[in-house]
Amino acid sequence: MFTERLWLSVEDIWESYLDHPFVKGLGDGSLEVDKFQHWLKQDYVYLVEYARLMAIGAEKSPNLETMNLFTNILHGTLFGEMELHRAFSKRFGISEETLLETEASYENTAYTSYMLNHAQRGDAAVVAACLLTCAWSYNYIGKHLKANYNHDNNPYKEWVDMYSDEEFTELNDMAIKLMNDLAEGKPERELKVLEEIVVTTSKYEYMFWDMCENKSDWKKVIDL
Ligand SMILES: Cc1ncc(C[n+]2csc(CCO)c2C)c(N)n1
Repeated sequence: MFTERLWLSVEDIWESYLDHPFVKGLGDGSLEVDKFQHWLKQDYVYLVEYARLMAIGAEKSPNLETMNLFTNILHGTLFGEMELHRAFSKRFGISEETLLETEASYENTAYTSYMLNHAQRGDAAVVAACLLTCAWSYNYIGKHLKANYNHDNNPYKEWVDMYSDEEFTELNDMAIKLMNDLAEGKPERELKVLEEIVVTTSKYEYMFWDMCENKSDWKKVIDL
């Protein structure tokens, strides 16, 4: 299967997530609240752009089954994942208006623009390649944190629970199926392009963790 080949090219990058201080902090509960709040806000506006990606995928779908997969993941993002953000934000005293007013950091915009640019120019397989790393790598991280840390007194327990749970794993399986279905029968030249997208989005994921660890935003670049 195509995703087995993809795994070999991203494995090292993904392993490095597990050593990232932000990810480890989520696992052992030591992550500073302000860094987590930064993630919540930046990720909320990230997910709005990410949702557009799947809408583009639905529009480019060659058949009804593919359209169903794209829209299921779209629904899961808007009403499952973003619900977690809203619940956490409530707990940390951030209103939904504040979430939505968040100015995307340049790293955030670079990542979403990269995906949307490819998605708009490419076919449904390209869209699937753009969204694969997000769903798959969070499930990978969630399962690792669930298995390797004790979460009894962890304020981020729900984070770990959600990204490792069955419902989320099902969404991830859909994204993997989508990629494999759409890659079937493609010539090597096109598979290479899909692979490059998955490797690049994997690097962007690392950058996103770093961005949250450093609480990077435009204010740090130019504060006017
Ligand atoms: C930067 C960033 N990357 C990946 C995810 C995780 N994620 C995004 S969409 C999706 C599919 C189902 O909602 C998943 C798992 C995130 N939240 N933020």
